Amino acid sequence: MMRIYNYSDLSKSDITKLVQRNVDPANEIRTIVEDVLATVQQNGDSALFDYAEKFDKVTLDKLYLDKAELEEMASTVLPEQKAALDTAYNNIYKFHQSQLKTEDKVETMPGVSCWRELRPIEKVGLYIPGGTAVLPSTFLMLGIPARIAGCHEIVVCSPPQKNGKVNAFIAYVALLLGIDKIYMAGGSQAIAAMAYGTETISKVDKIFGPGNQFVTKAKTIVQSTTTTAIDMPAGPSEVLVIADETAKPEFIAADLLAQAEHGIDSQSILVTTSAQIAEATLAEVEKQTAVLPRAEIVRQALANSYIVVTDTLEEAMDFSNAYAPEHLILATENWKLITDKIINAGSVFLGNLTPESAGDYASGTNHTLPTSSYARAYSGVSVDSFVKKVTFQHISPDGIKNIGPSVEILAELEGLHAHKNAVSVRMKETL
Ligand SMILES: NC(=O)c1ccc[n+]([C@@H]2O[C@H](COP(=O)([O-])OP(=O)(O)OC[C@H]3O[C@@H](n4cnc5c(N)ncnc54)[C@H](O)[C@@H]3O)[C@@H](O)[C@H]2O)c1
Ligand SMILES: N[C@H](CO)Cc1c[nH]c[nH+]1
Ligand SMILES: [Zn+2]
Repeated sequence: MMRIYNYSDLSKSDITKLVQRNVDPANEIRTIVEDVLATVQQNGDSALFDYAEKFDKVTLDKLYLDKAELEEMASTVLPEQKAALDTAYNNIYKFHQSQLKTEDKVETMPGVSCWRELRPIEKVGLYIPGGTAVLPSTFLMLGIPARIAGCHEIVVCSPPQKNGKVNAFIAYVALLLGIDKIYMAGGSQAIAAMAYGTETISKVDKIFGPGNQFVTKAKTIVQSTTTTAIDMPAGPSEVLVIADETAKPEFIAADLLAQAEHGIDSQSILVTTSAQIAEATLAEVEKQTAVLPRAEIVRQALANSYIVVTDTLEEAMDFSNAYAPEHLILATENWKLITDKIINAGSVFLGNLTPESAGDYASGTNHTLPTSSYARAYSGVSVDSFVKKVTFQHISPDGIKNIGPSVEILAELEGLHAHKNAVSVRMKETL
């Protein structure tokens, strides 16, 4: 069960330890993942068949599902399930579409113009988790911005399920997105396939998507050892709830449990200014856990989770900024007083009626977010993640006269005479 700490009793080093996530200290995950990466690089498709057998306990006769198979599977999705997926699709599409903006040209000096234009990343790989739970919502979160950005090739991998296929909801989302092939590969072997390429799976320019520690470790390794980039480390889910006496323990407990049910390595943190809210939330957590189908997973995740009691909301925010949560919920009617103090967070949920589950599924924001304190430096997935912003410049005859002398002097002070000459020859031409 969750332990309670008093903020005023914690030293700086206690806080440093508390906010640290599981970082694979003995390199156990790294060792397994490095072996998988090397084997896929060497043996290609045949390694993917072997790992499906070993890790997913399924014998595949082929590695992908084609359009006809996806259509047949999607036809089993019930009308109300289709309608809910359509609602999520529409809201996510609307929010992400608004991120596509043309930037202005800037004249930095008369005759010197600079601007940026978007170009889609050509080949992208989407990883859709499917271990402890299959996440068609993640397919929407990755596929929609990829489509809006205009990526030319979209490779999709998801772990095979026991029937040797993916689930019908993944198939339905594929049709919504106009994607007509899904590769049945999971874990670090899927990341290897998209980073190195195999006989059937193309090497991509950038890999996107969340996953467990194997997936996340594989992404960080291929990012530094191949020419394939990644979106960010988006590992086991986490939530930090800041609550004062205006919060409702029943709602807080529900939000803590929602992230705990993702997996045994999820983490749910409550930081509250009220000892009474802390105690009442603990009781609610017990009560609600007892009736959850995934109670065993939840209990293990809660064993890594804790509550911190602070004197003020400002202290609570200081702790949250040190933790840098993937999701931050401000469970207080006073949320407007503290939003400007948020420095590190992946996605923020304001007030008592805004459950994180809304953002997980359907409000419109992206749920693929940095974990393990990477919210200090990374943003969640957006259309920006799927494009490059290429800079352009144009210099007119007046422009070269205006900027030329400064560039000549700067080149000279760096001792780079060929650089200086590239300007000088043009200035002579325009005399
Ligand atoms: N940060 C985010 O944005 C975000 C979003 C959604 C989900 N998540 C997280 O994604 C994760 C999904 O994890 P999951 O496990 O359900 O699915 P997953 O698809 O990430 O991983 C399943 C795969 O892991 C591999 N695997 C399992 N055990 C292994 C072992 N012992 N050795 C090597 N490989 C092994 C298997 O190949 C399996 O196919 C959860 O932790 C969830 O919290 C994060
Ligand atoms: N909470 C997850 C991100 O950490 C996203 C998700 C998908 N389905 C349910 N939740
Ligand atoms: Zn979730």
